[in-house]
Amino acid sequence: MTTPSSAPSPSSPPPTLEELRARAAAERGRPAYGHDAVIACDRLVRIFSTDGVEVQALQGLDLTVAKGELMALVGASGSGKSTLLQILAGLDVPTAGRSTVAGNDLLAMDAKARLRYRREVVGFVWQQTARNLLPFLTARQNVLLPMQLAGGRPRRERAARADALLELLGVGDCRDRRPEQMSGGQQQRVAIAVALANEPSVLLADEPTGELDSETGAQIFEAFRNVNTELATTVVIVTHDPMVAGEVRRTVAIRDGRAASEVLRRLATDADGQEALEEREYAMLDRAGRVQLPRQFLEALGMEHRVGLELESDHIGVWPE
Ligand SMILES: Nc1ncnc2c1ncn2[C@@H]1O[C@H](COP(=O)(O)OP(=O)(O)OP(=O)(O)O)[C@@H](O)[C@H]1O
Repeated sequence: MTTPSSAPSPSSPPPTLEELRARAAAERGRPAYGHDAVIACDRLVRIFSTDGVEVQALQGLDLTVAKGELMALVGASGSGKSTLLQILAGLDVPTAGRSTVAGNDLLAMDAKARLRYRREVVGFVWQQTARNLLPFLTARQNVLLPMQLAGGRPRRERAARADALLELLGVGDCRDRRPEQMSGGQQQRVAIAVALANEPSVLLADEPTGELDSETGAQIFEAFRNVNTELATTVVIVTHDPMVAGEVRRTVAIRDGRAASEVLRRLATDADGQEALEEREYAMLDRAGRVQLPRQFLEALGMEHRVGLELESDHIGVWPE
């Protein structure tokens, strides 16, 4: 096996005081992690304790989402997707770590700030169509309600906004219908309009197409995309649906309570001038320099416990012991 050239040699001298000072100064001048992101999660931990048994749903998750992104979170059942979304929605509080959404510190909000956050900073769409809307109100009244609760907008402006949102979501014709008088797809569109009522910085959706057939699901996804383009709202969708995941520019896979890998897609032009969607999978590199290698890669080369590393001019080699 080759000796890793990147590892510090045991005989290298300890840094001088001057070097340590220079390092500290460089650290101080560096902007905070995720400073330019609308969502920043930094080593987020959520531990549930039930009947003396602890479950670590999030195990030091790092994630940043830029303003105006439309992205999907995917992962096996129990990987921590919903836990993360509940925290971002202000419905649950992390055990440790840091998380900010549109400048709001999710670990430091008091009850009043949390209520304002849930009403005005984030919009949320649940999987269960029935959970998103009040059954005794019409579509229009459902969209008006969050604006009435938040206060601030004059009545006429609220009404105009409700109608404009229902039109944007393609359900203007349903405005005087109650949920039971609408299809599942129409209800989810109205739910998106409700979630957008107070112009949230971030729209979160947990399996929003889970109860719909694939065609209706595709239409709902189109609605999210439309909202993202027309209103520049940042959208984060948790989904099992591979079709939905394939339609966004960025898909982050959560594994064992951490962001493990990410797929980025972009339009690229080939040598013949043809545009095609280029897709590439990346492993996540956390702030401490840790990378989670795909299980199948490790199994293929029988890697366990230790690997050798080698720094090349344009890549790092990882070698079995
Ligand atoms: N309120 C809770 N009390 C105890 N354990 C919980 C609670 N909520 C979630 N968990 C546990 O935390 C882990 C992550 O759950 P979570 O619902 O976030 O996963 P998920 O990726 O959204 O799964 P699914 O795709 O099935 O919804 C699971 O082991 C789950 O059992």
